[in-house]
Parts: sequence; structure tokens; C-alpha cells
Amino acid sequence: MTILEKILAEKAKEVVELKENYRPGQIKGKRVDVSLYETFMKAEKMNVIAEMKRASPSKGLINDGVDPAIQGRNYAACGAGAISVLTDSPFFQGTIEDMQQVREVVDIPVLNKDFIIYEIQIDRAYDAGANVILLIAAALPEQRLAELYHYASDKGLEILFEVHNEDELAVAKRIGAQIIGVNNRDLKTFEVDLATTERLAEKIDTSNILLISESGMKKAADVERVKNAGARGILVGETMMRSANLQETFANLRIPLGE
Ligand SMILES: O=C(O)c1ccccc1NCC(=O)[C@H](O)[C@H](O)COP(=O)(O)O
Repeated sequence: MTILEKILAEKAKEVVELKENYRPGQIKGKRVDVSLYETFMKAEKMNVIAEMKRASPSKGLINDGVDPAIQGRNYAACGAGAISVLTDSPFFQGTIEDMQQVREVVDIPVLNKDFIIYEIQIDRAYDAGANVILLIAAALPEQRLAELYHYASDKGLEILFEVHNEDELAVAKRIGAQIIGVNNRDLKTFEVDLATTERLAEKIDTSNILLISESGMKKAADVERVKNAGARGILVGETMMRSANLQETFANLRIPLGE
């Protein structure tokens, strides 16, 4: 079993419980009307989606003592264009409450980073104040991805559609994804290779699709590579969660987007 298969097996159990115990509208989070796509397409510096990630399958514990509200406020103050909150508990030690707390203290787009396989998770993300949800192409068949994409879109949510290879990118295009995340981390080996963004970006029309490069971003030279490939945004977890000086970390990664 790959790690993604293990995560999805756990997620299926969580969804059974959610369907029994959660009613749409049950959580009443703050709603802020902002668009990731609009904000990122017009920015002049590399846009950073800073991630709240206590732990991960590849790295184990990263920063389990983090206070989501404090970290979220700091991310926004230091220049994050958006904040991603991992809400999966078994593998990342996150919760939906983490995301709600972040939403309360910032007005920039908030991404609910989870392994979405069912509509009820989208309802809950919306209720807790998310602007964006994640759909992972590798997680579901195309038909189901399309259904979830349209369900989220009809609720006014944006979708970060995550791909790892050419076949998944073709699915993203058929579905009409406007925001495509290329994940540089191979979810089978955990190996991170920025060449994944470089390779797939050649097949993306970045003049109207917002390309986000995800995972493995540590220094300006990494950002330079994905910027040259056409990315207007980067999703950064571990580097942010381990940073002792967020101001400096953001300044290093937010390189100008012009020539
Ligand atoms: O991070 C993992 O180990 C992981 C394992 C299996 C599925 C997803 C995983 N991570 C989710 C992410 O996409 C990253 O948290 C995100 O891109 C940030 O990556 P990084 O900056 O390298 O922490």
C-alpha cells in the first residue's frame, strides 16, 4: 500500500463518521470574500501559500506546538498571499478547528488542505471559512473528481487541483481547472524534485491558468527555478513551520515575478 492509499483508507472511515455526525451549517466560521486566483494572477512578487503543518508522513513531527492563530497572523503579517491549513489528523496532526482559528484572524484566502473524497468534507470546509479546497488527481477517478470540482465551485469555493504527472494534468485540463498545483513530492517515494514543475509547466497555459508549485521550496534558487517555469505561486510547509525568522524566510522566497 502506498502512503496515499493508506491516507485514503483512513479518510474513508472519517467520512463515514462525518456523514453520521455532521450537518451542513453546523460549524459557523467566518466568511471572507477573497479570491486566490484573482490575488495571485495580479501580484508582482512570487505569491506564497504558507502552510500550517504540524507533522507529515515524510518528516514526522515538524512543529507540533504551533498555535494556529498566532502562526496564521504571523504568516499574513510577513507577506503570505494565502494560508494552507492541513486538517487531516491521523497523518498530519491537524484539525478543522485549526483552520477555523486561522480564518478568524486573517483576511487572505484560506485553503483547506485535506484529502477530499466526499461532498460532506467540502460542506465542512466551506462552513469553517475556507476559500479554497484541494483536490488530488491521484486520489479519485476522473468522474468523481469532476463531480467534486463542480460541487465545490457551485458553493463559491476555488479548487487547487493537484497533479504529479502528465496523465493527471490531462485530467485537470479536461475538468477545466483554473488553479493547478504541481506537487514536486512523489507520494510513493517522498522524493522531491522541482523538475516535476519544470516538466509539467511546459504543458500549461500559464497566461490564464494559475500554476502553483508545491513542496520542497527552501531557498530563493528553488523559487527562481519554478518561477522560470511559469509558476506564480509556491506552497511552502516545512520551511515555514521550522523558520525562526518568518520575515526573513518570506523575504527570501518572495522574488519579483517580472523578468
Ligand atoms: O508532506 C508529506 O509528507 C506528504 C505525504 C503524503 C501526502 C501529502 C504530503 N504532503 C502534503 C503536501 O502537499 C505538502 O504539505 C505541501 O506541498 C508542502 O510541502 P513542503 O513545503 O515540502 O513541506
